[in-house]
Amino acid sequence: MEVKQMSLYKRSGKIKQHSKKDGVLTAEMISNSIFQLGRFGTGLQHSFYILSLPSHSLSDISVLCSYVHLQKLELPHNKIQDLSCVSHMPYLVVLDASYNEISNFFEFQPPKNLKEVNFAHNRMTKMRDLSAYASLTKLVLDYNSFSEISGLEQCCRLTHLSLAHNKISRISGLGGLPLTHICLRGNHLEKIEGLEHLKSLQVLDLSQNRITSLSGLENLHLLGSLNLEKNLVSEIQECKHIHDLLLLRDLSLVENPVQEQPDYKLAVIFLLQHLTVLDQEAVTVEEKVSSVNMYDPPMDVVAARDHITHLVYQLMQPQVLYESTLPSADSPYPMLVLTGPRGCGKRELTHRLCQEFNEYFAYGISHTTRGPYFGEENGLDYHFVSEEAFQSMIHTGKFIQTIQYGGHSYGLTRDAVEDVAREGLACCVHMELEGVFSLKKTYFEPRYILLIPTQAEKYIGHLKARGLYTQAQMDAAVSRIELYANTNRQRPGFFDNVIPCDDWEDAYKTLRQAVKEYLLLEEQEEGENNNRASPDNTSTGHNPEEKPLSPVSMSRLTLTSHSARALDPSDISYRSYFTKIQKELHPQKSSTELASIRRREQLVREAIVGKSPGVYSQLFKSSAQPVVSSVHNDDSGNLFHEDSGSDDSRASSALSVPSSAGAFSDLAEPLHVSVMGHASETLKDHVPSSQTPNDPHPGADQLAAAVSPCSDRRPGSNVKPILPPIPTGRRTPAAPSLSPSPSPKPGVEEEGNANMEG
Ligand SMILES: Nc1ncnc2c1ncn2[C@@H]1O[C@H](COP(=O)(O)OP(=O)(O)OP(=O)(O)O)[C@@H](O)[C@H]1O
Repeated sequence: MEVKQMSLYKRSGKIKQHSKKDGVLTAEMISNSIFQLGRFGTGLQHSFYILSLPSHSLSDISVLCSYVHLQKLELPHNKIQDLSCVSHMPYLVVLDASYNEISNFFEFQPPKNLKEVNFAHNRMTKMRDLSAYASLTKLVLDYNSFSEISGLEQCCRLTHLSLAHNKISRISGLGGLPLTHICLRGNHLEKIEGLEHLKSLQVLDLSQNRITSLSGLENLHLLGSLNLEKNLVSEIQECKHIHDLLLLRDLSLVENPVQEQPDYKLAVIFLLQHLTVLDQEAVTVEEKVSSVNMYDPPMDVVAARDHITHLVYQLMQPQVLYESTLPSADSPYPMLVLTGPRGCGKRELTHRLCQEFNEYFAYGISHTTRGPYFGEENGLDYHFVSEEAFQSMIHTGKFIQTIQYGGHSYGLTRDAVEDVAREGLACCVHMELEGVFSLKKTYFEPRYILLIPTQAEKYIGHLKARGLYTQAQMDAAVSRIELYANTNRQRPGFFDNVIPCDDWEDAYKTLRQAVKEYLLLEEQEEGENNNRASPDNTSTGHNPEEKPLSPVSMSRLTLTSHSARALDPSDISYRSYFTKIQKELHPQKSSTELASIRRREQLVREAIVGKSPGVYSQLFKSSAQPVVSSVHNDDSGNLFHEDSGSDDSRASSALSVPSSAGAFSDLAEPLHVSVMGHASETLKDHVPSSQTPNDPHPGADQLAAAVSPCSDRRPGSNVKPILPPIPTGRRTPAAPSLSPSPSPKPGVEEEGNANMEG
């Protein structure tokens, strides 16, 4: 068929020369350009259906009046002015008369089945009523001189309309046509109007106009492609008008002033997240993610940025030694975080908890840029600072985490934690969810307790009763309940405990119970009761009155998820706890697992006694050290000595006396063995610095003697007690949690200092 068509064009080329003389179409020319023979009438008559005569300089085609059976007539690139012959073609379906000199619009009797008409590049100026052309589906009128769209209202099958490069200044007369494609490129349009009812529109080309706003496109829910190249759109916000067009995949704003806006591309991609092509370029996955991270970052991303900021600023400061630094990777500084939506009672419960458990906790005082409420005191509830001061603190690396909430900044400083750690206490703070996300990025490993309102009415009642909040603030707070609930639902284990807080008294009871469990106070009490009940209450070697105080107890806060190494193994609670945690961590070991563990333990033991350097010793080896004598327990509790003069023994001393803070410590070190993530074993009791030479701990003297300023260690391997002991008479128990003690700045080397923080 194609071959035939080409040969016809070739043949018509010859005729072209002939017709050029007068532009009159002849039967001979037609016979060379007509094809597709078909039958009609009774089926015995034959006729050609297609006549194609492009570029013949034809001006007179009146001979076509007798070709009544034509169905497709192609006459582009001629000089035709009169198309009245079409009136004699009742079966015509496709008419292409583009690139001619026609000035009359549809000046012929309407062929009943006329579907496609192309009058592009003619001299038409005025559209007229086309209601008689009911079959029209495609109408191309580009490059004419129409100034108004009219006469199409009854073309109920029209799906494609192109009026590019005319003089149209207003879109009108399209009513509820079933148009799927409209091209109005290169007109004089200043706004988008008259398209509201075109519910089927899929492709819209409004390029090269003077459009400034995308308003008017809101209802075009099937729109998939929108070309607005070379217009005057200058605001990114205009994209909001097409934000709900979920099928919109392809948008072009090329050569609009809006492209000059900073972050234009990411902003548009963010507003129109379904786009796959923007400005004729494919939208990449990276761009989509970047746009979301830029304009609506998930809490994880915000937290990561917050963390990076503080970490970097902190690294830019002189590095100092902190009280709260990890003594070892497995026994982090104990912290308790109460979280929940504003006004849910977490602040009150935090204070109350710190007062009741003042031997364990103190309140970590955050900084805020909001002004104090009535009754709040600077340095008790918050450190109230100006925005400039807050920013300057950020830049000097003071914060561990910060958040923006309700137009104000909040942040927990390292000093706030240090102030508490210096007291030998665990730090208890309250914060919004974003703060939790951020804190989770740090090496701190607090316990997180979610206080969640379950009865909105009651919660709103609490908020109202405070008399502090506007309706908008209350609405915002209420809407965040869902955020907390979702986080809890979607991230199992994110919170260590969830406590309904509709009734603060009940909530406190539950909280108190949970905290007691964390502190193992229940078990301790049980143990004490057992001791009291036992005829020989010295069986544990402990007088209940002399139960280990905060440094030990506090470390338990972290122990349900960490090693029990900092506990006193002679303590009854330690034993029960250790058994419990072992069960939790290793519910049922297969014989293969057990054999593997035994093998690894054996290797470590050998490494310790210097028999085999082994891989494990390499793990902990650092620079060459002076000979250090060290004392260890073996796993049956017996002490043994070793020299660290050789590589092997250095390695084992690194295992056994890993005092990274040895130079600053007068503490005897507990001895640990940590094997490839296997639950560590505490081989020796820790000995607090306050311990007297008369202390009953076996081998304490030797240990103290053994601990030299050796730095043969791995980072974070300090195995001193988690916190320095509480100095006696440190403060009055009445309001211990609220008063930060004036204490030396971190970095000052003092009793029981911990590791260097990087
Ligand atoms: N460092 C911090 N990081 C994250 N959130 C914090 C921090 N400090 C305080 N917040 C939280 O910011 C929110 C606003 O605190 P603010 O004291 O201004 O409000 P409040 O109305 O008194 O609420 P609340 O009684 O819950 O503290 C509270 O939920 C509070 O817990």
